[in-house]
Amino acid sequence: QVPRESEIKAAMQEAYDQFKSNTGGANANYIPYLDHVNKNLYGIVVATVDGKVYELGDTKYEFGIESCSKIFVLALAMQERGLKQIEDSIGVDATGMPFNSVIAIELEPQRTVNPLVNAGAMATNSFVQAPNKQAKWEKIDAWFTRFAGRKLPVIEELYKSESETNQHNQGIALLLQSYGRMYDDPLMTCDLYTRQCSYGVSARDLAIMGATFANGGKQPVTKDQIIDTKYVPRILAIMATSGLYDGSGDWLYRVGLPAKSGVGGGIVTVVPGKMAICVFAPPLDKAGNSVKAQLAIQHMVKKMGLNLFDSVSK
Ligand SMILES: NC(=O)CC[C@H](N)C(=O)O
Repeated sequence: QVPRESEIKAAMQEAYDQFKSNTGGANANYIPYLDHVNKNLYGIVVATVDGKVYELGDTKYEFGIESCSKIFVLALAMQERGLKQIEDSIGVDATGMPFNSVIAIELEPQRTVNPLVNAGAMATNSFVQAPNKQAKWEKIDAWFTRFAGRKLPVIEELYKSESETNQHNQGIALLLQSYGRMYDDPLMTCDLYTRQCSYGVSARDLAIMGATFANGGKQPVTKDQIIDTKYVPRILAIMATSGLYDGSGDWLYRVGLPAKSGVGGGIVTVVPGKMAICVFAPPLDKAGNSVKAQLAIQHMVKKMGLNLFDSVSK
């Protein structure tokens, strides 16, 4: 049962008020553009499987999607290639390490084990089939358009800022090539990955995109069946174990729901069969997860009784 409108709105308002003046965390500073985003921006959106969208605060501001893009590219690769190829060529286990870890690659005999950290996400991007760079970007772009229900802009200033400072990711892409875990040109892949991370999304967009996973792969507003329903639990499982990187275990312990964060300050949480909750607030904790978004979502989930591990259903 999707919670009642009054219940959703009350939970949103409470979470908004309670954490509005929280000053914890800091903007991502390794990408200059993100460092300069107004740190007081704060927006909460709930998108339900029946296509209703509730918004509070700065829900129209377009922020960098960053690592939240990884779940959608994973969905594309999974839809195209099937589970076995994703399992064998990328991997589905958690690294338990920071999102940009090189040590994780060195320690794992398989090199990539997870599509939601940078290494595995670039490998996943390289796994998308297309004859050339332009065609691959157009495919990714068309895919994101279906999830959002509108053509998403690339924030060119962010793309430029990140491209000028992404040498670490370029290094990871080349390292993966040396281990045979990169499935297209590594530097081209790193560039396309950087571009997918530079999409501008509002909290509203990201909530609706996430609600597609709550709704068996069917976009709840456009009613477009984007991915096969059978893939959804797999994607959500990977989100549950590694959507917040090395903060994932702690998150699952507190919230009990799959989610994905990005260093742009967004977190999208999926409540299967019910809704997605997206909160945007730029300051991040040490793992790279929005401080306010974590607090607000945790509060709302508790208030509405949405923890998946809760045996008393509401
Ligand atoms: N955690 C993130 O959001 C990281 C994404 C960012 N584009 C990076 O590669 O560093």
